[in-house]
Amino acid sequence: MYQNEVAISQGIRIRRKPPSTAPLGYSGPFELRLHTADSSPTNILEEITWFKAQEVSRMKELNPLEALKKAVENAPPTRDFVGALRMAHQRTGFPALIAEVKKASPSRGIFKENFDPVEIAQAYERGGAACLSVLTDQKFFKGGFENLEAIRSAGVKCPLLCKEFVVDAWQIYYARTKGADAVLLIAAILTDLEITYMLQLCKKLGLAALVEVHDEREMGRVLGIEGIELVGINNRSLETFIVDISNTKKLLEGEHGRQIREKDMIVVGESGLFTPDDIAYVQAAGVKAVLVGESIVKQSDPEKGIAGLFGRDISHA
Ligand SMILES: O=P(O)(O)OC[C@@H](O)[C@@H](O)c1c[nH]c2ccccc12
Repeated sequence: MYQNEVAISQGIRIRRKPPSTAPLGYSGPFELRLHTADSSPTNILEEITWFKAQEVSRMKELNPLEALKKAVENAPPTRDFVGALRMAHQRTGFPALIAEVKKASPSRGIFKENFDPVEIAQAYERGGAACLSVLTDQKFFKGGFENLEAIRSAGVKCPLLCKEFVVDAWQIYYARTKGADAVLLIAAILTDLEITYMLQLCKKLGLAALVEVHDEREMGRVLGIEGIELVGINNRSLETFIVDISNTKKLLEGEHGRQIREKDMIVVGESGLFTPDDIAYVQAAGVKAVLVGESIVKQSDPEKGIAGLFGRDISHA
């Protein structure tokens, strides 16, 4: 079955970028060729995904996979992303914090003009973050792989999640060479087979994988895939940007919540978390970690922003 047909059968609404021309040797109806040639994305996530496919094919020319595989052989060992979350959760009794180094987003614009990723990362670490999430997408989030590299080489000890829209296994190798300890796999984009394969690749490269869901169907799919340790529930729809933290509660009730507890998986509550009540709410829903960007990155002192978010000092000291 073609990629999109498999995706549709799994309820994935995001189409992968159609070939810019009809498949080689294709001789079907002309209007079908026209449709594939100039169909445009129907929402922001599809736009990002299509752009990413083109961006990755350009990056591959400059960084061939064979060269990346060689670079991975000499890369420093990864840090234990999942272990850091478990330790922080046990240490503080709060959900472990994955603090996000994010300059901007398509839905909220620029969070911080004078944005120094290393300074922000160091403030997060002082404030008690267990891990960091670093946006590496430049076009839509004003991030970059240079931020990931700079934070790692500045000596920040927190394990780093490369926050990227992965559509190709090449990106996982690339993230590993740029200092990532974990990568994000988005169920709204990737089929079950892709997630399964990319999970195996992450394990091979010593990377953790945060598999992100937004709705019941994606949660059901992900719970059927062997080897997933970390599930992120995004309270924000990446198709509409509507944020509702009750999404975390909804997806952890009933059979899905039971399966997650049985498998001792770590659930990360993502997006739209601003106050101690929000943290308490998702903690009561069953998350053991939270992924937070806007409410702390926009603070003049992100370290204090973390204490404000939790209503107390959760620093390591
Ligand atoms: O800034 P917020 O509302 O605290 O959200 C952080 C993080 O959850 C969000 O940036 C995010 C979660 N999943 C993503 C996937 C792609 C881009 C961004 C994201």
